[in-house]
Amino acid sequence: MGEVPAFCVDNLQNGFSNGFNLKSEGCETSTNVGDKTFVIGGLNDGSTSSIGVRIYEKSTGKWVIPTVLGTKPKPCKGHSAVLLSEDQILIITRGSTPDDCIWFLEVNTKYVKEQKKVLGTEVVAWSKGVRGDAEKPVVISGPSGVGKGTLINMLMKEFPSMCGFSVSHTTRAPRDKEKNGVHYHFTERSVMEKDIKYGKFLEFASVHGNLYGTSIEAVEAVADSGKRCILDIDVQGARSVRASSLDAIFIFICPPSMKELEERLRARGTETEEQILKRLRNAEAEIEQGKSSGIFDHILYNDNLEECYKNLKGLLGLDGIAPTNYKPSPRGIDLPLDHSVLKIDNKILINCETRESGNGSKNLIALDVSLLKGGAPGRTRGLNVYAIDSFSDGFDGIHKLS
Ligand SMILES: Nc1nc2c(ncn2[C@@H]2O[C@H](COP(=O)(O)OP(=O)(O)O)[C@@H](O)[C@H]2O)c(=O)[nH]1
Ligand SMILES: Nc1ncnc2c1ncn2[C@@H]1O[C@H](COP(=O)(O)OP(=O)(O)O)[C@@H](O)[C@H]1O
Repeated sequence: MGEVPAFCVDNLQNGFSNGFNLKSEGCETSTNVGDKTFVIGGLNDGSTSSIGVRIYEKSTGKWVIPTVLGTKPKPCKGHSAVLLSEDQILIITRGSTPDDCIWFLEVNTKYVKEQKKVLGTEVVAWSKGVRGDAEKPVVISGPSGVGKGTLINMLMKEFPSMCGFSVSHTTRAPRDKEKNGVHYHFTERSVMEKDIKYGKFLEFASVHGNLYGTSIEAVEAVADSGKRCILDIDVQGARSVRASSLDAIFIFICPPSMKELEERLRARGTETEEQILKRLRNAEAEIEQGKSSGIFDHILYNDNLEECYKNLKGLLGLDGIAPTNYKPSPRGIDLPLDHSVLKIDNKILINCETRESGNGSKNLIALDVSLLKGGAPGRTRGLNVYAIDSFSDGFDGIHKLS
């Protein structure tokens, strides 16, 4: 239970308004969802690392401090809160960068409900809004020694500005040439287990006797750099990602034969005899599942490396693309400090009172939230942003910005 300033309790008990609250610096918004009021924000004195969230339960008159999951927005100079549905609240932060100003606070989504059960506490989860539809992440699985790492390295080398590797966590020891933070985050089992418990992982699995997992942060770091995220994970992990909110393409890499797989593993020379035998035993089950589980959208045979790489590029729409011609499309708009917010059906209209609009004309920004995808613990994608040019008597024109 949390302590709250008395003025807030008074406001809430008097039926404080729902959503559309643009507050000045240091203030809070309150949004009613069913029996609860979500109070978001707080004093912006630089003492907290994110925007605070508290819940007022009207039936009991009690305050609850929820467990807050997901990557959280940085403290900002105030924000607007709009109730989108009974599941989530849209937050527009003020004075943030264009790509960091739209967030979703999930209060009752499937993920939040699951986490409430796991943690036994009240839970909310942040998800950052991402404009448009970024290229889908790519999950690559296959038995040890099949060539996943080799193929992924080739992609990274040819398309460094388009593809980013999701650096997993593992409890296995680093190999000779592996670097912490580049190939894996090499982690103590106790630390990793604690982080798993606190919802920091999108998926995790025990593979060949070690723990491996993809942190939400690893995937989001790639998304933040504007690149397509490539995940090298085992079949169990792929199954978990399939069931998660991450909308990805799933590719399974098969060896031409078990004999060839064994030769590659031995030739790589990175494992002990005992580890090689364990990996070969597991390979049979992995190949069986890879082919029959229905998890994978595509199966590629890695017999001839160049041919397999060409096929992989084909699946990702990269065949024939000259890497040097690629430039991420510039996108984004700067939300001015002063704005007000209105929700009409699936559109959020932001009225920007810019200094230049002193002549009676105004600038409107419209967010179309009808095609949202994904969500916590990852990003919320499919957000469309439009500018509606200076209008006084009517709308002059709409320009899609993303
Ligand atoms: N579920 C899951 N599997 C992973 C992750 N990272 C790596 N793996 C898988 O763990 C297995 C062992 O990886 P590694 O020890 O690097 O050996 P390698 O497969 O021989 O390169 C491989 O099947 C990887 O795809 C992860 O984050 N999650
Ligand atoms: N098509 C191929 N033909 C022959 N050797 C290959 C082929 N693909 C990969 N290799 C080699 O097989 C070994 C295992 O490849 P690697 O990429 O480490 O596999 P994984 O990441 O799936 O464990 C490496 O030594 C690599 O150079």
